[in-house]
Amino acid sequence: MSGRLPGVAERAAALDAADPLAWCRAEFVEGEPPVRAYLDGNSLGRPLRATAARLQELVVGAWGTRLIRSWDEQWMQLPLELGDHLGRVCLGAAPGQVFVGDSTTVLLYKLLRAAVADAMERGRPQLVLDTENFPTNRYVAEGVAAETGAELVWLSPDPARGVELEHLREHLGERTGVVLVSHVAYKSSWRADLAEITAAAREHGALVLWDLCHSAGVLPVDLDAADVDLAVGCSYKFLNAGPGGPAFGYVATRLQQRLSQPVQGWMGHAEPFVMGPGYRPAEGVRRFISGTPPVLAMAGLADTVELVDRVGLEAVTTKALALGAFVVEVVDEHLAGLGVGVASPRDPGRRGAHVTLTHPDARELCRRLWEVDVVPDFREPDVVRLGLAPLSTSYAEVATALEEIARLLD
Ligand SMILES: Cc1ncc(COP(=O)(O)O)c(C=O)c1O
Ligand SMILES: Nc1c(O)cccc1C(=O)C[C@H](N)C(=O)O
Repeated sequence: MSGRLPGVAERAAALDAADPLAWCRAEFVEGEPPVRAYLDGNSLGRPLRATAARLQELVVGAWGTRLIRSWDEQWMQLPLELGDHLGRVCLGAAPGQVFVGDSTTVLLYKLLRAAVADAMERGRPQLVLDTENFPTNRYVAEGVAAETGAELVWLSPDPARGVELEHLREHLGERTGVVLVSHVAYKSSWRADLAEITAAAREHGALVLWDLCHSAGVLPVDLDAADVDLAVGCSYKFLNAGPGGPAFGYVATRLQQRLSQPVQGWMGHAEPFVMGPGYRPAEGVRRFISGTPPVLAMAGLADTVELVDRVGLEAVTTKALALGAFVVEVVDEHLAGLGVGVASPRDPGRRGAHVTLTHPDARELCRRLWEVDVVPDFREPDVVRLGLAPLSTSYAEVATALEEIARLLD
């Protein structure tokens, strides 16, 4: 069985044999032909087989048969019911605080705009964010600042890490209104300290908006326990909703009356079917919904939440970190001599579910890996990201990818 890297395939086989989540892999659609190694579940998760069945049922049943009646029968409640389930299983959120809809970019805008408006009224015009944050977050913040007159305060973290409490503290003050942080940094995989950063911002009278795109469904988040204010995240990564799957938002109950979101649509109105003059927000978290929710695009999310509910988030996290440890170990042992570096935290408590490797020829390396059906992703300037989705990624797949990296660099 041995390949180019002595003992690595054997180690992977032993780890797969002992993996309590190994059976989950068969729950996913197998490609035709099957992909050799898919390590980009942190960008686009694989589809669950259950989702094809759910979509079929939806098209024939709720849509094809019940037609418009399905809005009354189930779809009006779907963004909130699915939000509650997602909240309980993956986000540590009590019911009534999570909703599903829009894209992450749009939800970031809606919640950031609401938080900044609130902060400005309290004489706190500063919006703190970091230069390593995902581009859409930085661009949305620039737009919100231009619209509201808020002042952007930029943190420049170590790119191999991310937002750190002590560094952030230096930028918090009596003018700080809102802090925008990604829980797991999309490039380095740095995992920010959600509870401590939330508490530090609160001490300074600021609200925090967390981006959970790279942690939802794979790492513990515990929003209520950390007394988080606001969060958004996407469903097409570890939550397998598929391309264009909707985002989710979290607004703590205590803030729901106080904040006003800027995209005042009929679906967030207190009485959408009265269709009367003037906007009156619904009670509770429904007021953060704007237009018609994307019912079909929620199918994959519903299936993944059910699967995570069955296996427990803790098991998913344990495997994510074990897959990461396996990558780090093999790279240190076999690939460091070929110029490959580990640019993610080595401490699993500080790392997300992807491991970032660096190499001066990362772009070409990635291109050639895709040619041999090994699929990680490339990020500028010299980064190869290995996304480890515990429900669908096997250790054998990781070993294959690392063997191919060694072969191509040799
Ligand atoms: C951290 C982070 N935030 C936001 C986004 C943007 O989400 P969307 O394209 O779904 O609006 C992404 C991924 O695309 C992301 O990784
Ligand atoms: N959202 C994406 C898309 O629509 C096309 C290609 C990639 C993506 C991504 O998810 C990028 C991703 N958020 C990242 O972490 O780089």
